[in-house]
Amino acid sequence: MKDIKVAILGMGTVGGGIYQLIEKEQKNIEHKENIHLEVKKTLALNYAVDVPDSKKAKDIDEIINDPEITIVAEVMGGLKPSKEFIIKALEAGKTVVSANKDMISQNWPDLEAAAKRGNAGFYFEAAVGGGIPILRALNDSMQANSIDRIYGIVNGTTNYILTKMDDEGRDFDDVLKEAQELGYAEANPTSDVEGYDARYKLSILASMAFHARVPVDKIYCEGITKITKLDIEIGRELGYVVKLLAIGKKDENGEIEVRVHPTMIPKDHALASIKGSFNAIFINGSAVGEMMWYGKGAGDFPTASALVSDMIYSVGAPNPRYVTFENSYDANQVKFNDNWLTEYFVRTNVLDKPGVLAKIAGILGKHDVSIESVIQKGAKKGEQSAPLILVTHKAHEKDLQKAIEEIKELDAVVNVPSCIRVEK
Ligand SMILES: NC(=O)C1=CN([C@@H]2O[C@H](COP(=O)(O)OP(=O)(O)OC[C@H]3O[C@@H](n4cnc5c(N)ncnc54)[C@H](OP(=O)(O)O)[C@@H]3O)[C@@H](O)[C@H]2O)C=CC1
Ligand SMILES: N[C@@H](CC=O)C(=O)O
Repeated sequence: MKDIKVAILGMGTVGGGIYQLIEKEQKNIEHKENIHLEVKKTLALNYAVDVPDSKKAKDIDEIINDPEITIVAEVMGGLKPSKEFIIKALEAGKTVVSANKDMISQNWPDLEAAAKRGNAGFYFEAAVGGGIPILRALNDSMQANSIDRIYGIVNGTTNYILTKMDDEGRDFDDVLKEAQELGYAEANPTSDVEGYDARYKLSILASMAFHARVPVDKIYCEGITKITKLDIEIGRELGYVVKLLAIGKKDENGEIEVRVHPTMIPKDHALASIKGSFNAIFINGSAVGEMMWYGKGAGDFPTASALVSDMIYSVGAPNPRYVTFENSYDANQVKFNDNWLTEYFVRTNVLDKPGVLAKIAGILGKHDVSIESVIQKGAKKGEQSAPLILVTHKAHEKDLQKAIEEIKELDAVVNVPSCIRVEK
């Protein structure tokens, strides 16, 4: 039996989950894996679960300088001091497992270099899709494929909010509070609702899937804060469901398109039925075709499941494994496409004046955007303007944005509250 001593940095939702999961599954892990995992030390400001004082380290050095501790789980979140702690642990030759997508996606080269210096393993399955083993699948089961498409629901908080707004007609703020109480949201939930969390995850996922570093700042990002119950209702009337999607595409010339934004998808699309805090990742591989992974993307035990599994994997791995783009054939010459082609759902509020639709259609036409369908709603009592919704055929992003700027200038147009991309 291999006796493995572990330290946990951060004892909030996920740290508490790791601590309890190791206790709960210890016998099972011993039986199946011949490994005895023991949490020897923890480092935290506040503790979500009870931990004896003997297991509380006074500082990071107590952990780094303990030769018995061979695995460090970083689940503090944020950039500081997590990066510094991870680098110290890697340089000391300790395996690091982490769920910190913010820090990993923004610091790949430094982490890779530290792992190399310490000849240490660095694993982060929990950083994308919570408990879903998507990174392992990409690394260990899909090597024979070139991947050209990724569609993911990778943020549990926003999927929970959109689901509750759609199914129960509830308000955004009210559901966000609930997602925070359930431990799904980040310490600062702006990261969830503005799409940053999904962007960090897409950076990791697309980098691994496309074998090329996809920096966070190359990813277009828009969150769900502008999505209203009206968009969801009208979307439903048109046969669509609104989801926050992380989308990655790579074309035959190696050009990469990466974006995170609210997206209307047909209600019979495989991702439309993903509800609550569940995540799903859909990938197209050249050999295997379309595949989808589905599971809990957030919460204490689902996330701990991935972290503890990384610990076990590292113990059995023949060599320490860490992320590297050394073998990525196109890592330094990637071209990013920010003028993608897609359909759009555009909601405007217009005054009841003759010819307004013709003027809007004229502007769209001038920018090569053609209309697929139009819905006009009656004005609400006491209001002068009424919603006019247009669904376009496929158009280029930049053309559409230029057209919207011009449409906003029309006298009869009060505002354009929503422009939601449509993927079929
Ligand atoms: N929650 C989830 O479902 C998921 C989370 N993650 C990631 O896992 C990580 C942890 O998330 P989560 O558990 O939800 O976050 P929490 O905020 O619940 O827990 C973070 C813990 O780290 C502690 N901490 C922060 N800074 C320090 C420090 N300098 N020294 C010691 N302790 C510190 C916090 O203490 P204090 O409370 O005092 O701030 C807290 O106990 C994040 O990177 C997150 O993005 C990934 C997937 C899912
Ligand atoms: N806040 C995140 C937690 C997991 O990464 C989410 O809601 O998905």
